[in-house]
Amino acid sequence: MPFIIAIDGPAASGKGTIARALAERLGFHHLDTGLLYRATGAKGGDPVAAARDLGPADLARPDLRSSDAGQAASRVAAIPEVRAALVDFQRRFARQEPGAVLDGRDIGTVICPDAQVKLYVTASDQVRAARRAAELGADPAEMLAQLRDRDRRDSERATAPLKPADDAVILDTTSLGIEAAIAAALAEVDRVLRP
Ligand SMILES: Nc1ncnc2c1ncn2[C@@H]1O[C@H](COP(=O)(O)OP(=O)(O)O)[C@@H](O)[C@H]1O
Ligand SMILES: Nc1ccn([C@@H]2O[C@H](COP(=O)(O)OP(=O)(O)O)[C@@H](O)[C@H]2O)c(=O)n1
Repeated sequence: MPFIIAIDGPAASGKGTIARALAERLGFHHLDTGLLYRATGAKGGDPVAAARDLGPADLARPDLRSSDAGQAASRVAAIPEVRAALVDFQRRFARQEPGAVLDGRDIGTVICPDAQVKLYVTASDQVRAARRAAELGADPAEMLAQLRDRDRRDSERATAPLKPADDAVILDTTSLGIEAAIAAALAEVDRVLRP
């Protein structure tokens, strides 16, 4: 049976950084599920049709990491039919041997509730905004407002809201550097693999 690592958490908490590192070190496949919602929002037109028709070219767009793409993603992500259109792809991806790491908002709660490892990665609002502002060359105060807006929309939506799974391990990276955060995540994987 493939090994599944589910990583969820609010915007810019370090999910992707940890997910990529775990996948690389364990030889697992990695899916940044936020990209599916970003590509759906960026495609324009009817969001449900956009989600159903997503192809490799949509996911390779160079503008998907922008703040605007993030805001558009969180709007289309609140539409239940959009989420439903993306479920099968994510679950198929998760079942690949020898294992997969998926990061997003609802991986441990909805997409892969049976994942062997569930991490909920978080950090203070200010630290997350500062990191994302540095990454995008944006103003930290504006970024803080945008992230809060998006986290609120993601947490308050009726379908698959952002929240830790009951059995998730909370990993707060507010005062952890990248290597320390990766080490903490690897320690949790080890704990499960070698009890
Ligand atoms: N523990 C950390 N300490 C400092 N910077 C970090 C840490 N984790 C991630 N970052 C940086 O913060 C930004 C957001 O991280 P990312 O992994 O993209 O978050 P997410 O996938 O949750 O949106 C990136 O620029 C990344 O390099
Ligand atoms: N599994 C997921 C992943 C992302 N999303 C949505 O997609 C948006 C962008 O996700 P992302 O993971 O790329 O965002 P960041 O945390 O990288 O800023 C989020 O704000 C959510 O609205 C979701 O609803 N479910």
